[in-house]
Parts: sequence; structure tokens; C-alpha cells
Amino acid sequence: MTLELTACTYSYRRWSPPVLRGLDYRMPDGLTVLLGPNGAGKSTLLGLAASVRRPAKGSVTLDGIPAGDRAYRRDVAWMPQQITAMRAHTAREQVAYVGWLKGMSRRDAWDSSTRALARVELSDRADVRTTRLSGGQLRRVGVAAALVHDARVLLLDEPTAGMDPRQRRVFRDLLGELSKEVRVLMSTHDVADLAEEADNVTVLDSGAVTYTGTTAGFLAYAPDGTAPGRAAEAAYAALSHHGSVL
Ligand SMILES: Nc1ncnc2c1ncn2[C@@H]1O[C@H](COP(=O)(O)OP(=O)(O)OP(=O)(O)O)[C@@H](O)[C@H]1O
Repeated sequence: MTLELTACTYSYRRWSPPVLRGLDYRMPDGLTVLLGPNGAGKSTLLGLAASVRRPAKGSVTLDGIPAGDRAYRRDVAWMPQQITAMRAHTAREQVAYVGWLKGMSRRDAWDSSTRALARVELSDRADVRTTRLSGGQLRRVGVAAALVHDARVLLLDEPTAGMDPRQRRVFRDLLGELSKEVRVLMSTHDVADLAEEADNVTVLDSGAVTYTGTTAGFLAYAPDGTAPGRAAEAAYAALSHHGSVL
């Protein structure tokens, strides 16, 4: 299962300079954390991989299947940075609706929605309208919606933003389980918290990949003498300082 961006160029407006220019990126196995400063292009990359944005040049494929094909969309799930509460829908309905859009039968989508909400510890809010949920709860609805159709690749855009410490722990455990089953690419600013859990790290800066490889390889960029528990932050700072290491 290989999700690959090849020579991708993307601009938000026709005449504006591209955010990504000829980007080549192959998503690694297991759990990959996508790091980078604000505006680096993480959401743009995830949007292309999710096939919600189309590159002006280049291609996005999953095992050779082009993004946008039905099979591609079924296998790839995306949690956007902003989760929209659908008016007059409960959490269960909103998640089930995403499953239905991805091609599940109504019944399967409904059953799967109930399971997905349980995985994010939201069963007790399943029948509450999403417009009434807190920001952190709504993000968990977003995670559940990404899980509902049993995709083989999960693309998560800052899933832990706004979650309280307990929910972060629940989410981390869930990620641990999920990354054994599926590939996960997750953007975060939570360098210290998550980078050490991941199998791989990708660092994006100004639309270019400045590091992609194992977490051990990433942590090796921390200068000697870095305090325990600070290695991920120190490695990230060192990579940002040195620029591209590819
Ligand atoms: N809808 C949009 N219209 C115009 N420009 C945009 C739009 N979305 C993003 N951009 C620009 O594209 C660049 C990359 O943005 P992107 O959201 O991909 O970065 P990011 O790494 O996800 O940032 P953050 O960490 O702040 O979420 C930025 O310069 C941003 O201003």
C-alpha cells in the first residue's frame, strides 16, 4: 500500500506562487508524524493526498490508483483541520453520513458510526447534535468520521488540537492500535508529545520536505547532551536551523 505524490505543484490561486512546487513524497509505513511551522504546507499536502485538492501538475496515487478514483477515495480517510458541525445532525448521524458518502450501506454506516464513536470515547454524546458539542468533542467526531469506513490510509490534520490531556492519551493509545492496522499520516505542532511515539517523521518547510525517515533517525539530530524528554524538540529545532538535510 503506497501513497505517493509525484512532482506535485499546487497554488491556491492561479497567479499566486505555488505552495508546493514539484513535490515528491512517498508516505512511509506505520505512523508518520508530519511536522513543520505554520504555513509550511502540511494541510495542503494532506489535502492533495486526500484528493480534496488537485495538483496543477504532477500526480497522486495509491498503489498506482489515481487520487479521485472511487477505489482511492474508499481507501483513504481524511480528517480536516476544521471540523464542521452539520446542522441538525447528531454525532452518530454525522459520522454515519460520512460512511455513507464513502459508499457504505446505511445500515453498515450506522453500525460502524456507533463503533467509531466508542473508539474515541464519545458514546455518551452520540445522540447529541454536533452543533452543541465542545470544540474538543467535535474534533473527536472528526476522528470517528475518519475511522468509520475502515480506510487503509488515514490522513489526520492536527487531530489533537484542542483535546484535553486525558483525551490526548486516549487518542495516543488509539493511534498505537490503528498504526498496526493501517498507515497513518498525522500533522501536529505537538512535537514533544507525539514524535517519539511515531515510526517515522516527515518535516516540511516552505513546501519542501527537509527530513523524512525513521523517528530514530530524526531524534539523532538532537545535539549531544540534550535533556531526556527534549530530544524531539531539539531535533526539530536543529533541522529547522540547518534547513534541508536530504
Ligand atoms: N485557502 C487558502 N487560500 C490561499 N492561500 C492559502 C489557503 N490555505 C493555505 N494557504 C497558504 O498556503 C500556504 C500553506 O498553508 P498550509 O495550510 O498548507 O500550511 P500548514 O503547514 O498546514 O500550516 P498550519 O501549521 O498553520 O496549519 C500558506 O502560505 C497559506 O497562507
